[in-house]
Amino acid sequence: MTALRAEGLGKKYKRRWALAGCTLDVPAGHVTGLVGPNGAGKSTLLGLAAGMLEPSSGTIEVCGGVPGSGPAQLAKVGFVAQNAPVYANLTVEEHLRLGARLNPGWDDGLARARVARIGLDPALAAGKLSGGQRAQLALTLGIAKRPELLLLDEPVASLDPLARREFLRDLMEAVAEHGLSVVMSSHLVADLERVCDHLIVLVDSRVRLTGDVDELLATHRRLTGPRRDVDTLPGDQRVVSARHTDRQTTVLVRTEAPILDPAWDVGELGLEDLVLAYLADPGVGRPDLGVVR
Ligand SMILES: Nc1ncnc2c1ncn2[C@@H]1O[C@H](COP(=O)(O)OP(=O)(O)OP(=O)(O)O)[C@@H](O)[C@H]1O
Repeated sequence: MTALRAEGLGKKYKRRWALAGCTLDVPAGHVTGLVGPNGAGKSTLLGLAAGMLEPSSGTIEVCGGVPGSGPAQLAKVGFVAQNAPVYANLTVEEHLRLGARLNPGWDDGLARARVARIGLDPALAAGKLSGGQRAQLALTLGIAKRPELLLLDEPVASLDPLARREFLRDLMEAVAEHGLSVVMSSHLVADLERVCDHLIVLVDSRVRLTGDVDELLATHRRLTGPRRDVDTLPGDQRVVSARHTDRQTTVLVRTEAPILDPAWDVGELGLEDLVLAYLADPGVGRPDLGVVR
């Protein structure tokens, strides 16, 4: 099952492509992390998936439908934008009532339990909440909507560490109990490492890497050994990044095959190292790596 499928998807603002040639399959029932530097196109991809933006090229399908194509599609998709949008003049309670009125699958018990646990005063206007509390309210509305796919644009950036951990736990519970699919952008790779089993790395408006996290970790290796030219590596070892000192070379490769050369000291990678390697070397001019179809 696919939660989101994009084929050659692009979005152009005037003459600049904010997202280009984006081909993706995001599996349903999983948490997918969306990472990339500022301006890479993460919010643009989420906006296209939510139906807030129109593609300039290619196609996108979300939960089997065209984003923004009607009430049934809107009910399937929850979107919490980067600035945690809430109505400043409405109270927390009024937000919950509005959520119940607008969303056919609304889970009032969940919304109220969450608001109580976070300690939000239902009588307080959203405009009087702190930034983190506003984000908590917006996230509560997103989860209580009970969408098939929840799109979250940097949801935890303004939350304190405990609130962050609790929110991520709520999210994983919803995934396990209700089969929710999540696509979540974040700069906090350590958080993504805890909750994501699928990954998209966007760099310079393009998909640089995507796939199942376990599979990506299993096929990337850090090789350290005597200095050598990386062009001499076997053809099945794709070089992601390379560093040299006078006597030593450290190279990060993607390969399905075991590393047989005894000159290399072979190390495994964590998700953070993997992401940073792809971010540090944008691979300009190279074909996208790891696009899993
Ligand atoms: N409404 C707009 N008009 C013109 N250009 C835009 C608009 N929205 C985004 N862009 C441009 O598109 C590119 C991608 O922006 P986007 O917001 O998708 O990046 P991002 O990866 O979410 O960044 P960040 O991590 O800073 O939130 C940027 O160069 C940005 O300047």
